[in-house]
Amino acid sequence: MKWAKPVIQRLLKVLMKGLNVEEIGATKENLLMGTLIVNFNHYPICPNPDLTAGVGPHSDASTITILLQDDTGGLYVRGREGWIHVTPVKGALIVNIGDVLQIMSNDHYKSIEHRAVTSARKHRISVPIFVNPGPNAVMGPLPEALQLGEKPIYKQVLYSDYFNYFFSKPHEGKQTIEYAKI
Ligand SMILES: O=C(O)CCC(=O)C(=O)O
Ligand SMILES: [Fe+2]
Repeated sequence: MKWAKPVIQRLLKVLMKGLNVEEIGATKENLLMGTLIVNFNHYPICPNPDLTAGVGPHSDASTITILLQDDTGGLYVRGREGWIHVTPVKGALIVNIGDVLQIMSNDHYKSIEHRAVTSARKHRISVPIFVNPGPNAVMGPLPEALQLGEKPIYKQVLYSDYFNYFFSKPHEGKQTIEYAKI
């Protein structure tokens, strides 16, 4: 995680600048990236990928997710006109916006719906780092994101409540974010 932290800090700095947040102090840093979780996903070779779930459509319950994938392919993101395959690029990382950033930005940033399928040809490994709020963090639209008198779309929610709700049911697209709406 030593290499990842400065990369995450730089990405969040740029994303926060887009919301008129010039400085990420200790409180905001805990809110944006207080918990870093690394997962290791293995998708075994599957004789009939069409009959296999893989990872169903969802957006992540993170601020951002940084994902390393191997050269097998199988990750799709939801585009305006359907699913778009994220073709593996050697050495490249995928950066996904998660629900937390959508909530904190009051919809100025949108979390990306995605899914992953298995392959009949090769097994696949992906390693996401979920950049999540810290324990006990309460998230809601940032005051800076509401500067022009915009109405908040989301309420203040204890992140652990959101997280527990997220994992209490199977993935079903971007439904989870409704939980935080006013
Ligand atoms: O395997 C992938 O590329 C995506 C996995 C994923 O969406 C997740 O773990 O949340
Ligand atoms: Fe995901």
